[in-house]
Amino acid sequence: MSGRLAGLWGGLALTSGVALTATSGWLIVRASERPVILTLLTAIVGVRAFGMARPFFRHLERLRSHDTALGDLAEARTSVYAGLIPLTPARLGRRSRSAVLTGVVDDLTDVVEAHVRVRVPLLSALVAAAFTTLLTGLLDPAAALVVLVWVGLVAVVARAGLGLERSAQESLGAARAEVGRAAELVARHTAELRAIGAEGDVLARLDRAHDDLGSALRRQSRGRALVTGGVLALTGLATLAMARVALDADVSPGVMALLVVVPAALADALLPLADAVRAQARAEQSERRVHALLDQAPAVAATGTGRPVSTSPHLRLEGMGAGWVDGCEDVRGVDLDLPPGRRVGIVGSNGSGKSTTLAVLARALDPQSGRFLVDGLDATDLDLDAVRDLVAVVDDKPHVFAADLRANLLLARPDASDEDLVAAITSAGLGSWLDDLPDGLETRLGAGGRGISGGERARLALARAVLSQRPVVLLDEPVAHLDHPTAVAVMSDVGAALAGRTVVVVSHRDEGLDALDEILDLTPSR
Ligand SMILES: Nc1ncnc2c1ncn2[C@@H]1O[C@H](COP(=O)(O)OP(=O)(O)OP(=O)(O)O)[C@@H](O)[C@H]1O
Repeated sequence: MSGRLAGLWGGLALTSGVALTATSGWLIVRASERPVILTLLTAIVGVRAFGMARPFFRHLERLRSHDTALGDLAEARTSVYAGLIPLTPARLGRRSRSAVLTGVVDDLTDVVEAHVRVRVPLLSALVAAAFTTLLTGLLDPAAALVVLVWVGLVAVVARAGLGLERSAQESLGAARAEVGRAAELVARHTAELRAIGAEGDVLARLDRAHDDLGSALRRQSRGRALVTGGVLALTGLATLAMARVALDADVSPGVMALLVVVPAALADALLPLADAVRAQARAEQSERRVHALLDQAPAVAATGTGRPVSTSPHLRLEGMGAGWVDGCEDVRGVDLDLPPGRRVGIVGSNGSGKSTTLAVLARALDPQSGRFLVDGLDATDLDLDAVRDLVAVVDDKPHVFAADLRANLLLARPDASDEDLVAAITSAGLGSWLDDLPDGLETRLGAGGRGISGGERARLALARAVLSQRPVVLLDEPVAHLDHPTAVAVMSDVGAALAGRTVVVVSHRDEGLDALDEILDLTPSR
């Protein structure tokens, strides 16, 4: 139903426009013959009525289009977000989640806008063309034939324009991405590129990317030019053909004028097809991208039963091997015993699989070999959400939302009281920071709010983990971006704040590791 009613209102608006032009043409020619004024009255009323009907129906079309677009957008976003949850994070690649979400939101907007930008003008044009064929057919069947042939040829031209726009869209996305990559490389790493003498190569790559983008844009413009130019040229030919038909027909000069202006009037309904063609091509491309993302199989099985999971679980990895791509293990043979309250550090060279191991413990990834056991049961036999609810994850770049401090903490436990929040902040080592905040828990953080240092950010994430009350806390490089004294202080706060919980810390740094019960080194043996 979406867009159909809007299309009908749009069609009636365009039909009123065609009728307005046609009756005006008739009226002008007839008036030039100076007839008795009464004979013109009906046409005068018609002109006024059609003149008023056109904006009225256009207004209804706009109201309906906006309702449809907003409703469809809300529905599409809800269902796509629901589809993304089982794919997060393992199937989103290495792009940041905000980049993935921004891309998905843009693509969905294109897809949903097509409901209004394609269907409404198309339906409106069809309604107006049907009316025009009927009107001219009543006056002269040959005139109706002219309209039919003309509209048919416009459809052929629009189809050809769509082909050009489609092929341009395919290369446009790739060309824009390449320009972005090359430009970022030049902008961010100028000094390094100069140092290794690769500046010229990268600038040449940027030039090539610009050339590719230029040629894709030119192809896209050809599509639009073909449709717009084609509609105008065909309208000119239709006007000539209509003039021929009108001269041959046995009709009054007023009707002749009416027939001749009909193509120009209906062209108003056909010209928006150029925009519709572009919107359609873009929506198809966006839809393909959304499907490519959503059609992936989740990286974790959600087949487990609702068997209860204890609140102080004993986790265990036995010969665990896992990877981000099916059939390809990034880490293998990991044995790790985590009885309640145990604290383990995971170290190892870059790419040795430390974060991959954390992903398995967080049930963001299932082992491809070996087992992940929770209280002696295979984790895949347990309810997915129940196992995930045991674990709090703190990554190396905790996000600070543009909201007040309270909201930034409540996302870890929405029903926490202010006393709980203050206790969590204090145990994470931010007590005196909180005392100095001008508006306490109401202080705005993030973009547009109070700045926050790397150490404060790491502690804020720790406060969230404390607040979550989850029995297992996984910290991925919690002090990666901090100086030595701050790293030592944060790690000692981690120890105090998470007392009694199972803690796994991935780190490249030595600070705080000596206080842990065990260190697991994943560096592959040569
Ligand atoms: N989200 C992801 N999607 C796809 N591949 C990933 C993802 N995360 C890690 N990998 C790949 O898995 C392999 C192991 O990476 P992982 O991040 O687990 O190692 P690491 O020991 O934590 O490395 P580092 O010390 O550099 O953080 C690498 O080849 C990496 O490219």
